Amino acid sequence: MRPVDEHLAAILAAVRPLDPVELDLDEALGAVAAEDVAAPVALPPFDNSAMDGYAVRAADVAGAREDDPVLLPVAADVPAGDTAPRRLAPGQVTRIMTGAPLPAGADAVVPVEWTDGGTGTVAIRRPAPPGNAIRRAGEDVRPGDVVLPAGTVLGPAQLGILAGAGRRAVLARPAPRVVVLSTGAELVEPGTPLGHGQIWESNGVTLVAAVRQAGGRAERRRAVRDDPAEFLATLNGLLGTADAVITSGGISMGAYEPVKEALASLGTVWFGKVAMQPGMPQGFGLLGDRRVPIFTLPGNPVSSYVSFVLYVRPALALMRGLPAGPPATVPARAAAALRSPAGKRSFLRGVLSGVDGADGADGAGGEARVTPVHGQGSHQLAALAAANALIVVPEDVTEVPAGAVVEVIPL
Ligand SMILES: Nc1nc2c(c(=O)[nH]1)N[C@H]1C(S)=C(S)[C@@H](COP(=O)(O)OP(=O)(O)OC[C@H]3O[C@@H](n4cnc5c(N)ncnc54)[C@H](O)[C@@H]3O)O[C@H]1N2
Ligand code: MOO
Repeated sequence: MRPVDEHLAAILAAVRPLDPVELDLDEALGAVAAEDVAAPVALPPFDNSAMDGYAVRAADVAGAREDDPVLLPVAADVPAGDTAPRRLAPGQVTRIMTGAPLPAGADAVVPVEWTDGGTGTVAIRRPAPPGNAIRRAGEDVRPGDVVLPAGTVLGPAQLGILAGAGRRAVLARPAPRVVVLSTGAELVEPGTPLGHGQIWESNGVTLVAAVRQAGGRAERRRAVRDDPAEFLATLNGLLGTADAVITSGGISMGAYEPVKEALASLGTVWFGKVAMQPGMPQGFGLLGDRRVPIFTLPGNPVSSYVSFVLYVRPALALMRGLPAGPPATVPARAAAALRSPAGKRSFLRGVLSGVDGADGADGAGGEARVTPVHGQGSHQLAALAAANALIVVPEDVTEVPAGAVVEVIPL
């Protein structure tokens, strides 16, 4: 049997980062920047007011008191967006709004709350020190500063700074387009009636959601029946556009294994057993001229999801141009004894608590604990849904006593 780490290494060695493309910011959420983006100008581009109030010369209002206000004429009104070049004469003020350019000669802003709000003449009741409520040009970014390095995932704030630095588009690796195919004559669409011997197709729904959570775009196809020719025809139709294909089912030792039957003859897809539980039967390879990666995951629902976490998620990270490796683990104390088959790495489903974010608690001060859920069968989807972590038991360990520290993959 192939070791878990060897299987992941083979996948990561075969998969390539997607080519960067110029993406409009409206389409770039979740993409990964493939260029260093520098600001063409300072940000803010000009000195401006941080408050609604009056631009003044600080010296003119130094003597202002609550009971003895300074009265000054209001020479002009400067709203945000004002483009006129302005200069403030000594002994005058201009009304100014937040974000409006500071007139030359002004060196402080008096908030409207410190005044009577006058429009012809204003009574100022408090002094403003030089620099008060002024946002200086370049305070956020200097011209030429890199505001976003290559390799950054584009979230809302990152798209915001690109727009704020004047960019309409960015060179980025797009979200991989992944098609999820399930096989099995027993599968019927959720929401339709169930006959004897049938089950509702669930792997496709899980895997599509998992792809999206991993930063990909995913499309679920209706399950194909156990016919290799039909499977191959469906697959061929995808190879021009998909960046990756995930299948579930049809790869084990049964009489009807359409995925394995269809792909084995191509010679570019490896099928075999990986030393893990669940998820022992696995397949991976590259298809067509575009060398599209295909992950043929086992059909049991828990097995396919665990396989996704271990192999597909790191591969998608690599395709996005992000660091890729085995899932991160955290140590936790096992709340109950654990069993694992000799020679296989087990990924038992558990509930992790006492870790930031794992259970909604802040975990401060507490020690992480993990409790295996009831129902460790690879068909027990409800037990998987009740878990928030995978407990890793190494290949050479068959029993873990309650209270021992184990490594855990938060889901
Ligand atoms: N003689 C052997 N039998 C099996 C072995 C073995 O080594 N020797 N391995 C077992 C293990 S471990 C697994 S895992 C499964 C993997 O089988 P396949 O990948 O071929 O999957 P199927 O047989 O098509 O389905 C397995 C199971 O999962 C259900 N399933 C499949 N697709 C879906 C779906 N989209 N949604 C929900 N449920 C799905 C399917 O109905 C079966 O119950 O093989 C073991 N057998
Ligand atoms: O690989 Mo299977 O997952 O043990 O049911």
